[in-house]
Amino acid sequence: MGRKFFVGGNWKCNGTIEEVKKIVTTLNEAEVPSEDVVEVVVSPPYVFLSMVKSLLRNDFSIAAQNCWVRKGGAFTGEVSAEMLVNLGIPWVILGHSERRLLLNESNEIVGDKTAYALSQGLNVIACVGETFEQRESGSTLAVVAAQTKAIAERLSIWSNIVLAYEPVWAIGTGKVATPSQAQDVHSELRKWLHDNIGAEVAASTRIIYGGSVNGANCKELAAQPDVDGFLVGGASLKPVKVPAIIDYPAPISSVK
Ligand SMILES: O=C(CO)COP(=O)(O)O
Repeated sequence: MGRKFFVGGNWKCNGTIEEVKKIVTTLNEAEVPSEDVVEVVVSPPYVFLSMVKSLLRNDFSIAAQNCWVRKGGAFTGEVSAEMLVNLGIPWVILGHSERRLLLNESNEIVGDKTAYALSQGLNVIACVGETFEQRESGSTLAVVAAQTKAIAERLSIWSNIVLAYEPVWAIGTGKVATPSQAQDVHSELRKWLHDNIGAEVAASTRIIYGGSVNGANCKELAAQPDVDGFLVGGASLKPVKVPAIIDYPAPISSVK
């Protein structure tokens, strides 16, 4: 099975009603390749999910940025996977490094959240990635493998999960990974999937890159054989620039 190019926009904890409407209007007016060629998913904060759902073009999809680890109930402040399903939100981002590091989400919690969200019918963008110190000490592959393993050992079906490699040192810093740094980790992750899960899952699972992606650096990254798309942070809040990122796969091939 081929891997359709995937472009996600993670708006993080940003935006007002007016700003969100402006972003959606710009995205709605953008000329981009068809959804057969590239899958586009935007991820607004919870409070804007319904509004974005009602305004966004229907060839683009929507992700929440987190959800509760199990069935909802007496968990003040949390939003459950069932609620997202009920709202018609098909995707959720889990394990983003900002949650792992600032909110102490462990590999196990991220694995449990991923398994629960998938069991409720959500699609998951599961994030992994090393810190600068971990890269400097040579433990990048061990870190991303341990993060992936904690997810993998809780799943049996891989068709509804996209893995996002987001090196922490590249997020919001302007220090994008070089194409070869990204390709090295993506190909190791694919090899890990091959050796630990199976050849078919390794060949069909999309591994996307996140960390200071913009219209100028996306082409070289996307040309890497194991880079199947992006999770874009800051640049996704400037949607005039987004079509350049979404547009990338069109001239080459849509499916790897
Ligand atoms: O964290 C990211 C996407 O989830 C990347 O953020 P930036 O694109 O702002 O570096």
